[in-house]
Amino acid sequence: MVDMGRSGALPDTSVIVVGCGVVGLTTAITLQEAGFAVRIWSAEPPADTTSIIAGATWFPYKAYPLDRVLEWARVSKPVFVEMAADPATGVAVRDCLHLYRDPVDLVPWWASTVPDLRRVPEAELPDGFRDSYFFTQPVIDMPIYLDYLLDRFRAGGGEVHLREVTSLAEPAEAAAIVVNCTGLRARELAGDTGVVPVRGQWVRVENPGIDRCIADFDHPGGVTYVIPRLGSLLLGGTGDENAWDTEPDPRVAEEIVARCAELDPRLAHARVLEHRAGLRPVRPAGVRLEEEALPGGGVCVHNYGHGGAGVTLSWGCAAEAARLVGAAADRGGR
Ligand SMILES: Cc1cc2nc3c(=O)[nH]c(=O)nc-3n(C[C@H](O)[C@H](O)[C@H](O)COP(=O)(O)OP(=O)(O)OC[C@H]3O[C@@H](n4cnc5c(N)ncnc54)[C@H](O)[C@@H]3O)c2cc1C
Repeated sequence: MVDMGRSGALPDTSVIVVGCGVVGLTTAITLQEAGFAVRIWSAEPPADTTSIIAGATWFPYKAYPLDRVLEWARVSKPVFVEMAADPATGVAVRDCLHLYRDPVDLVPWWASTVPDLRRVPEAELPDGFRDSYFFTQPVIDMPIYLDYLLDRFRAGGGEVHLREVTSLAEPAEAAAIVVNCTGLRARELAGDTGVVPVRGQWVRVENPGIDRCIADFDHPGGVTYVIPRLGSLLLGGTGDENAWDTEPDPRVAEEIVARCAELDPRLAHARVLEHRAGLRPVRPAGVRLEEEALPGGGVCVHNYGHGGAGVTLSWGCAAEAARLVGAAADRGGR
């Protein structure tokens, strides 16, 4: 369990978390394990969220502001490393090689969260690459992981209600505190057009025997990555700003496979299992993690806008959201 830093008696305050993606489920579990009475209201089950499309490697990507992102990522990482001891969680710790076509910073901005970071000498890199970062990272197989989170929440007595929320005032009628984990759809629910889509597409293929993550950050066609899931391999990707289409594009899929085959020629003919595209909820002004007094008198803690790092930041942000909920509960909720 993540330390929320609260003191005093456990509260029995009722909380409704809106959203059942990785952020909502992780926040609900953190609150539940701190003693709150938590329900989830969500328009969709976990299997239909953006979260199930995440790669998902532990890595801070397209999330802001960088200093807080580092802290949230730092809190989350050991939670995932510990989960990797149990394959039922869908988490594994894997080697990861980031490749660059030009020299990069000796110490990247995220280096403090990756103590085993090292460089591979240029002579040992594939042709065309001049620099690299090599480290280990948790890799999360999202369909398995979201099931694990849902089971953990339900085993703790939590209930998930599938229902669309049209105003934060609705859950505020039914619970003392509301937590808004609606990702990109916070645009409508919180009236926040500052959270924008960055579309990502991948192709899932049979794994010809690759057990590490490889990413070419400088490919002219876009960031190109290979991520092992537990029984297959994801090939990506794209990062289309302000693109809303969640239908995979067959032409883009072909390009992705061709780019990944430059990293490992076996991928050119790997059997395709699935195509997916999803929208990263990017908020350039920063993840919204703050309390807001609702017009009708309720309290809402917002936790959305995690960009390309919602999994990576999930436990750190949940702990911070829980501290905000705890502070509101200590004041009497509303
Ligand atoms: C291709 C791709 C690759 C990615 N790779 C990675 C990666 O490697 N590592 C990483 O950390 N992240 C990655 N991400 C980013 C990650 O997927 C997101 O940051 C994360 O899923 C956001 O989670 P969330 O719970 O906030 O949102 P979502 O998963 O979108 O969940 C939102 C929830 O809110 C509910 N909801 C919304 N509106 C309402 C409403 N009005 N009423 C009721 N319920 C509502 C929805 O039904 C849903 O349950 C990737 C994303 C994509 C698309």
